Amino acid sequence: MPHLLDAPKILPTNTKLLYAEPHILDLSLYKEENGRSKLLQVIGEAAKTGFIHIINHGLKPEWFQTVRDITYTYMLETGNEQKDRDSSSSGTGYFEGYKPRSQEEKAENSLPPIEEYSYDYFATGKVRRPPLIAENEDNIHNIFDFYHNTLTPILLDLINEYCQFKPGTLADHHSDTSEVAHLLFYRRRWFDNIKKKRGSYAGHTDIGTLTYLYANPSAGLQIYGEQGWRYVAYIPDSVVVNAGDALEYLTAGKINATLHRVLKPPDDQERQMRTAIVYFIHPKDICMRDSLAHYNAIQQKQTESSRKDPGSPINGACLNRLISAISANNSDEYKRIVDPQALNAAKSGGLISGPQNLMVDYKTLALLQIVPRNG
Ligand SMILES: O=C(O)CCC(=O)C(=O)O
Ligand SMILES: [Fe+2]
Repeated sequence: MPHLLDAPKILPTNTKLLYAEPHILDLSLYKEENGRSKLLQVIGEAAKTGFIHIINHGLKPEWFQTVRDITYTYMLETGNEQKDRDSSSSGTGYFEGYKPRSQEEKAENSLPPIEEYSYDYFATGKVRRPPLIAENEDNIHNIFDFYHNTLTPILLDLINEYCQFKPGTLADHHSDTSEVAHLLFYRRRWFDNIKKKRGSYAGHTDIGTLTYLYANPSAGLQIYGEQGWRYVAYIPDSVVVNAGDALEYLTAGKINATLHRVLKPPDDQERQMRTAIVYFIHPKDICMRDSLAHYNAIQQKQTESSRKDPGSPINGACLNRLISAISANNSDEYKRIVDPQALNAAKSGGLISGPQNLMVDYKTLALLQIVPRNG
């Protein structure tokens, strides 16, 4: 076994932060009599923001520590040229490899502030992985096999029932999935380069069905809800689940995609390097394509109507995109234009008035101020 560095443990912050109310799904209830109705209730309470914390899942904290160690060791001990050779290349049919450096980074031999290794669940045995990762496949699969075999089927089953779909509907859409983990490494003081490409995770929704994140003591992840942006509570050893666009699409908005972003950690954690193990589930290809086409069409329509008529009505899906557009530059500008009541109305299917005097270009995710002409 190659030598693994110990990724330093990060102590929870002492800084007072505003947290989103967690919706806690206790997985030990799944097999219990009467447990199911409690779980369905939690799914319902979490439907507006699409995010839940899972506890009593049975995954061992050491397994995550090992994957953090693998990420940490790979990122710190692999030379830049080797990373280029390990880069994900198209044509293999798998989403596997180190996320390539930009031409500019190659020219100046620098690294992006946030580095990423993509681990494609289905590529195991099909592609050549860097030795450190290949030799730790069993360790990595302790977690990912559970996600694939147990967690996803349970969550799809519960959401299916919550939506009152014919039994097995969501499972059918996932008979053939694509599942990719991102092993993320936020280099020390990554936030100094927030304007750089891959210098931040500004507000966004993930494109797939469900995303799994392991509880991160490094405070920074925020979700958008009725009260605006709020930190995700740190519940040690929980798995944090985000809903993605494809789930919002498949459930016709009964479950909203989670708008989320990562901010600079508070002062008592800012010297730490942050790792994150993020696991994405996508539905089968045809369904993924439909979902992407659906949201592209929404964006296009909204771009046009916003051009013609700034302030024209928008619905919940557009609102999500609007908020991500505005937060993409990490400003809190949205506060001026989206009030909680409007957010609620839009999320429950109603139309609300778009921002007055502001035009949104959804294609470039830009927010343009219409300056009134004199005279
Ligand atoms: O680093 C994190 O905690 C979240 C990253 C994220 O949102 C993503 O990879 O899509
Ligand atoms: Fe994300």
